[in-house]
Amino acid sequence: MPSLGRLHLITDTRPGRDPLAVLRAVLPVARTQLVVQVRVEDTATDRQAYELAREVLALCAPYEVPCLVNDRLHVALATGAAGGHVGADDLPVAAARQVLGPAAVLGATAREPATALAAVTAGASYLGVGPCRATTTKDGLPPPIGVAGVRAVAGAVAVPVIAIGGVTAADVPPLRAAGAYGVAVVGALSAAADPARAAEELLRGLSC
Ligand SMILES: Cc1ncc(COP(=O)(O)OP(=O)(O)O)c(N)n1
Ligand SMILES: Cc1nc(C(=O)O)sc1CCOP(=O)(O)O
Ligand SMILES: [Mg+2]
Repeated sequence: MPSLGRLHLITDTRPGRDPLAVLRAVLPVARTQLVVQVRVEDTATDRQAYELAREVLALCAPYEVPCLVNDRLHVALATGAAGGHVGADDLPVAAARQVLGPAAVLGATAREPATALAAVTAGASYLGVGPCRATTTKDGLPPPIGVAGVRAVAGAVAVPVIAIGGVTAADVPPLRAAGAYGVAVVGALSAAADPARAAEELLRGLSC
């Protein structure tokens, strides 16, 4: 697997958000440090997910930025995305690996060391670990695990740990010090007045 970018931009498809405008602003700034995860609301149709993924892939291609698809691995395959991301309510990691094949990037959500180790054994190539902080972006999450929770997982596995959940630029240095390889964000970029500048601030902490 080629080296993974440290800044994961997750698309924000909530009403009033413009994921493609945010992506257009961030791509020239983050370039090879970026990974884009296409994540749509559960109520979105497969056709909507497919069309968004195609648009994201077209924007990412000139920058050679990989695009992953959350949950819907058939959309990842159909669009030629680099891989996917699964969590506890999605296909099991081993089944996801079978679907995507050995070369794909496969992320798995893990909130503590035991599930992290199981996900890696089952074929995950990176882990999304959180929630670091409280976030309004996703409902139904468990309480935040904080920097200490990220440290516990990062100490248990050899694959990249991508910290997620309420992450801001100020959180990046302590998360990196705790062993996180990178961060995944929705709001820190999507809700920013200037997403390019917000990306620069996140990247500053990630490059240390
Ligand atoms: C990088 C990253 N980490 C965690 C998640 C969450 O995945 P999941 O638990 O399956 O929840 P949904 O995103 O599907 O609502 C993620 N998407 N990306
Ligand atoms: C989609 C998602 N999964 C999480 C988890 O902890 O599994 S937190 C999260 C939302 C991340 O958005 P924001 O950066 O706006 O907090
Ligand atoms: Mg999921």
